[in-house]
Amino acid sequence: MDWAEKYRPQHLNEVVGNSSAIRQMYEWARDWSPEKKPLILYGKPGIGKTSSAYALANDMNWEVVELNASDQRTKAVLERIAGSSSTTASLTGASRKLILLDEADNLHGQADRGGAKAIIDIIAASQQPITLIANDYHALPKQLKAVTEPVQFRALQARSIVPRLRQICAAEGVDCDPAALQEIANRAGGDMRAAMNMLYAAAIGKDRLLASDIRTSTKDERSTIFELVGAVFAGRKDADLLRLVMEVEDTPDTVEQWLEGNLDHIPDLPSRMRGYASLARADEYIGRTYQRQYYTLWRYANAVMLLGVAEAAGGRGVRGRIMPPPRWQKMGAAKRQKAVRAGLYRRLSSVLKIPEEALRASFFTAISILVERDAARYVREFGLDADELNLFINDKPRAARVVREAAKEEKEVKKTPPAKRGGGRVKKPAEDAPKDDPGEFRRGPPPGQATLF
Ligand SMILES: Nc1ncnc2c1ncn2[C@@H]1O[C@H](COP(=O)(O)OP(=O)(O)OP(=O)(O)O)[C@@H](O)[C@H]1O
Repeated sequence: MDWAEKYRPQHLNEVVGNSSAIRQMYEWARDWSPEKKPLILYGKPGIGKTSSAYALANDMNWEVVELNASDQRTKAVLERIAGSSSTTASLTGASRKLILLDEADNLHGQADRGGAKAIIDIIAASQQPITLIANDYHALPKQLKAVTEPVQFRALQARSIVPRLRQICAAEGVDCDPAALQEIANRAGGDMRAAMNMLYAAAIGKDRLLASDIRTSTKDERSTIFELVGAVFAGRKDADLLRLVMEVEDTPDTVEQWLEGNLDHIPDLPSRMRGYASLARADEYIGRTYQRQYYTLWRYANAVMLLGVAEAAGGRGVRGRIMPPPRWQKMGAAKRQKAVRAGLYRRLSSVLKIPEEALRASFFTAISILVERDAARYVREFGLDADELNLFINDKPRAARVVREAAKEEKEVKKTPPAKRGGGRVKKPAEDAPKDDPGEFRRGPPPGQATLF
């Protein structure tokens, strides 16, 4: 196990720095009730957001359920756990479940999509404590900000990092030169994980660590690519740029995409065109590298694009934030669309007892015509969300409206006392669905009972 993992803080009082964030978390948990807004911990990577959430749960004797915001399955799990108000102790004796929702930034740009919107709604109405984690607060959808309480985590000071490194050296029985620890802490740029990884890489298997041993840069990859792009636009020296690119773990084609995605930071068109020209030139080298499998050419690609874009940017720096390549977001959207489609085929296939292949090849158009005619009915029967309905009717605003109205109707039905429902008529299967499992209830009749006609 690497040292960052081995020495992860177990209790809040072991978390280094960020004392006001820690206090805010503790007070939130101490007074927690379902009316409290979920927390959103934000700040750069490696400074203790995830560790603090786990330490808090440990101190409160809460269980942790960690979910990824962009995972397709998250919505269903959230619905089940966040909807249950049970405070009875679970098998482990824990009184509550802390739902930890990582990568909340990934809801960005898709907050209007049915799935993400549903997640935001579930979060707002949760009966269990929820903590979200994000790197960039400003990039979060405003709907999410409206229903959460922000907790800012700041990069750590080198002087707070050194004592932690010293403790680890002592625990591992390595005699560490204070100058070596100071050097690591300075290089880590406020990132404790990076510092611990650097220490691990330099000291593992040794009895003594000297300042001269600190060569390996194992700083977090994500922050290094940001640093590189920032350095290019800030007009840092050529030698610095070429050194930084060697530290980045990304290949030149990825670096090229990052630079391209940020060329808009160059304000005037002629300079921006020069930036594009150097990227095009670098692209030729990258292409030839792969054609000939001659990786020496990568060096030329790096030099041409870094120095070329730096010259075009003229040291004017970036206006606003450094963004990941927009094409990644597009690829992400296509991937999500594919996942929505696959999930829908799977469900329809099980509900209608039609093999997925046959659904794809022959039935989908026919079903679409039926859904198109009576969308609200099939939203209920198939348990469709807005994205799924949109696959049938190809009309996003209408899909969102129909799903919203169906949800409203369902809420009304839930509120009405069972005796009044349907005025004494025989209950439909959907109304018999177990109430403690909203996922099942929402899906309507059990598999096999949904009918197309
Ligand atoms: N403030 C801190 N105090 C003590 N250890 C820390 C601190 N911050 C980070 N670490 C160490 O670094 C590792 C990674 O930290 P953690 O996962 O909490 O970072 P994070 O801020 O959640 O980063 P990410 O956004 O990448 O998930 C932990 O296992 C822990 O060992």
